[in-house]
Amino acid sequence: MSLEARDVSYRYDQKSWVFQQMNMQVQQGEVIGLWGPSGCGKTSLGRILAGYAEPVAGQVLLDGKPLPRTGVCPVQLVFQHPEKAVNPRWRMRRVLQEASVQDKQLLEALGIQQTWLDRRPSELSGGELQRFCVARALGAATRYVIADEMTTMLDAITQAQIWHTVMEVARQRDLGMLVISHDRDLLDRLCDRITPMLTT
Ligand SMILES: Nc1ncnc2c1ncn2[C@@H]1O[C@H](COP(=O)(O)OP(=O)(O)OP(=O)(O)O)[C@@H](O)[C@H]1O
Repeated sequence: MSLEARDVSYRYDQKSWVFQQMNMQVQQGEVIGLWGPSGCGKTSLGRILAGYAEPVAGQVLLDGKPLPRTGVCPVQLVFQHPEKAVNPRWRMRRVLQEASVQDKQLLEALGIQQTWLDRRPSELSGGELQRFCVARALGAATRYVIADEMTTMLDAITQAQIWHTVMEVARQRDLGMLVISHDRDLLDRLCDRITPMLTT
């Protein structure tokens, strides 16, 4: 049971590769850190692993098969900018409904207030909105979560609250986690192992 990048290469234009023949694997129940200098391609790899972008060469395999092309993706990505991740016209209740997130305890543990459910994204702070993005990524079909600088814009207390909840859910549901961050201390605290990603 694993999520795997096998010999994955990626570039945005014909000139230069962001990375070539990258290999990495996250097993179910594992927390892996991805760490590397700015611009080395961490976000690009996260997007590829979650099916948001296609590798130029190589494969992404979920239990040995390509990612499913229909339905809710079992690999969920939470990235740094929640305002770009949600439909600005939808109220938050609908955002959660779309992802089949009904677990009131989860919402409470993430510090989501019931009154926020009737608001639109522009009526929430960045940190409040990010809590919804985290909740949405923890829908029933999720098996892997890719957290790309997920709490970078939050204060230390909120960061700790969100990570505590996410790690608890990951443990209970045997999720695989890929944590992408510049913050080596955070990775050291959370991860079973850390994969360095170097520029090509
Ligand atoms: N849409 C795009 N079009 C062209 N080049 C891009 C695009 N997005 C990213 N890049 C380039 O691809 C490279 C890898 O970017 P990426 O965001 O994956 O790196 P990163 O390791 O996540 O960086 P950071 O730690 O600064 O977030 C960078 O050189 C970046 O300039």
